[in-house]
Amino acid sequence: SNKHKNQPPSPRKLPLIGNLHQLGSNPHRDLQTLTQKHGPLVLIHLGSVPVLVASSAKAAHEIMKTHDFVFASRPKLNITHTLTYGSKDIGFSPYGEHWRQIRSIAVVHLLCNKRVQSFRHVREQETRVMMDIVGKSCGSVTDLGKLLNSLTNNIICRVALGRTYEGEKFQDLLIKFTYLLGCFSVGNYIPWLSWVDRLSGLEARTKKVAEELDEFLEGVLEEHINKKTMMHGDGNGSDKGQDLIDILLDVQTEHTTNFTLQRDTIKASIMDLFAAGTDTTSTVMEWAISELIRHPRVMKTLQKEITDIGNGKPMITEDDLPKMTYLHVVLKETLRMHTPLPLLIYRESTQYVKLMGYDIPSGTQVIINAWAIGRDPSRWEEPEKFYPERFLNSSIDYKGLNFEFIPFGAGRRGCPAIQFAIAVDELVLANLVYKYDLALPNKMNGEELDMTEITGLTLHRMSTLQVVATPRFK
Ligand code: HEM
Repeated sequence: SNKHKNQPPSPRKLPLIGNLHQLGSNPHRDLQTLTQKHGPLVLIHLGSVPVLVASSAKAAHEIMKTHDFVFASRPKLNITHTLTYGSKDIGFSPYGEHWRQIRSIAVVHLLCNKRVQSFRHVREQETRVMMDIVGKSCGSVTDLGKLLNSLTNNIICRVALGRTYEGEKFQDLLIKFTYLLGCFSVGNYIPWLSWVDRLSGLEARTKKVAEELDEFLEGVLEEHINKKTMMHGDGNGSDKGQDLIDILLDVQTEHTTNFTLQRDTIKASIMDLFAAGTDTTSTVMEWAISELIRHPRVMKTLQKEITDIGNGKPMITEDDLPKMTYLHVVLKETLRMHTPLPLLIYRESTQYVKLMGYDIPSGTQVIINAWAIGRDPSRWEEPEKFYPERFLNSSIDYKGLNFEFIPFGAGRRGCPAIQFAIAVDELVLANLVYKYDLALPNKMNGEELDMTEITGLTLHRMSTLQVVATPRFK
């Protein structure tokens, strides 16, 4: 029946594997190459599964705005399904009542402006701790990439679970969890080859990590329930000092809607914050510092702005950030060039739709190549150049209204935590460049910095960024 349909152009595919052989370790780049040949809407086949790839602002607008409702679901993928209690979380759950309810709880109770503000002290304390570590290592080589990742992790741990778990088994589990989320499961795309996932041990490893994480989260939940009973008796305490688990437990007992927040949903949603929030937030800072080191002019302009506003204070605080126009555009330019989730999170259509003249059947998986859209030469002048000034005097923002710049996605499934992420990224970047001059080890020049990227769960540097810091003030 497909013969009578107007399908988007497709590159030639091989039997059984479809176009899988055309995707390497950086699929956003390979898909960009296909787009350059076939156009902004391409239908590829990952094994036996047809996948629509959108790579222009117009195509993204059609999918995430005009037909947002049709494309608001997520495909069921084996690894994420196992790790999220059968897709009971926010990010990977299919479109429907369950997703609507938990997303609304997250937006209203966990990630709203007021809540993000209430965790300001956590961000400032953890930033101070990291600045001290950098300070102590001045003159010698520091693994800044690793420090930024553990800083973000600590912030999310404290905000979500109430404390950090450095050096404990949970950290090791998180590393495995994040790694698995970035793994490719053959069974998703070539179902009759599912045995490969079993034989390679991927299936067993995923189940083991899911079980161990569950055991850990059960312990954390019990601790919170006991604390709540001891402190308030009736379970209705004040808002002060609450972490996100406390808040979810309150929502569970309040019964303000018909929706019952089950234990598995609480655990899945908490793990979502780690999955969606840690590597994304830290990789942006690592790329930003890499670009600043490669572009001394930009670094100098940024340091001048921050130094003028900091005016000799020991630390930049969140009150200073709104005034830092140049910092904002440096972050935007980093998100454009180093989009942390270059292909966003896969979507799936829930009904037939006509898209830019093509027939798209229900159940089609959709990839939006936000990375390629951010480098589209028809939208951006010299797109391969790191040039933050392009955003000065421009209204283009990442909030999901400008489809040529969608690092956080857009529409119903767009990232609900933009404010959370930006609050961390701005504060840490501002303090790092305010307090330290950052150089590469062995007196290497900025241009010599290896910028090779690798895609796992996020698009990150192949080798973590190593720097030598020097204090700017005595
Ligand atoms: C710079 C940091 C971040 C970037 C670039 C980012 C980007 C994204 C993107 C591209 C999506 C998918 C959007 C779509 O399908 O249209 C997403 C979804 C999501 N993000 Fe973020 N994110 C970041 C930080 C965070 C943080 C810190 C959290 C939580 C603490 C978070 C929580 C979520 C959740 C729960 C979803 C799923 C939304 C849904 O499916 O309804 N993100 N994010």
